[in-house]
Amino acid sequence: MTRPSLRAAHECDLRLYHVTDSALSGGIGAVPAVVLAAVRGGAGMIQLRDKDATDADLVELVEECRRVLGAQLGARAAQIPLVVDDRLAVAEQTRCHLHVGQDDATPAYAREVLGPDLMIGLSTGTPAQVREALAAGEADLLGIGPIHSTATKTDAAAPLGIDGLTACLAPWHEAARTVGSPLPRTVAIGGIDETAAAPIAATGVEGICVVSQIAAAADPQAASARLLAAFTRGAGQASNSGRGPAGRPRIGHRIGHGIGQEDQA
Ligand SMILES: Cc1ncc(COP(=O)(O)OP(=O)(O)O)c(N)n1
Ligand SMILES: Cc1ncsc1CCOP(=O)(O)O
Ligand SMILES: [Mg+2]
Repeated sequence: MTRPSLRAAHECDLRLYHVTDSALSGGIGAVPAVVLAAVRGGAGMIQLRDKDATDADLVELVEECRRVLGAQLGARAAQIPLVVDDRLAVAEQTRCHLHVGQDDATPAYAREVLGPDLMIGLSTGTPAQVREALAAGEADLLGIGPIHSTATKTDAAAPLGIDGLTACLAPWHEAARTVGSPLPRTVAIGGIDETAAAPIAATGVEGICVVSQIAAAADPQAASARLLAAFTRGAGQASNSGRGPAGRPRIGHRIGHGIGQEDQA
């Protein structure tokens, strides 16, 4: 039986995933408005990332984002998962989804704390890390990157480029062909702008994760809409054969490889 969090991940539209940056957006107080603009522009998932904020600040930010999205979008707000970066305690307190890196709390430990309902994302940057994440089976989403160079994350590894992204996706594509159960979703991150979005989509990755091109944009809604359009164009070219990113037929999901009909009962 599929874990509820993995089922939830397969319900998400993560073609465009915005990760916030308080400094680039003019302070933590400005973040909820940027989040709303990103969602209005088409972002289907939001991660709250602020290395300088206290846990209490982040709890307040989660609550304020929920309040603003709920007030402005009504029932649609429930379709936009909020994820917190790094802070397991904040995720636990607010019942928010969590993203962890290779040096953060392990997905297995986070799962123990958060239970089966909340999504856990995991950063990967090598084919071996993707393979390991697939074998461990705790992550619902894999962030792959950095794809291109970025000023946003000062301790980022060397960029993978499109070839490196393709290599990281190979174990996932192989598992999609051979494993019967649903896999974690995949998104690319790092240095992604409008020009980069389409070639990234053509690799079959299911979404792009974008910080600065939205957080620092004069019009974050318009920037989000352009990024989503560019990614969707590239993904359309990749699947002109009528097959999904995993190279097999799409099965009734909004985007990407999905949970089989037999699994939905
Ligand atoms: C979706 C997604 N992918 C990767 C990251 C990077 O996480 P991490 O490697 O832990 O680095 P920090 O973001 O914590 O600096 C991410 N946040 N989101
Ligand atoms: C958090 C993170 N993880 C890998 S690269 C990165 C930063 C991406 O930021 P930007 O979209 O501004 O390049
Ligand atoms: Mg981290």
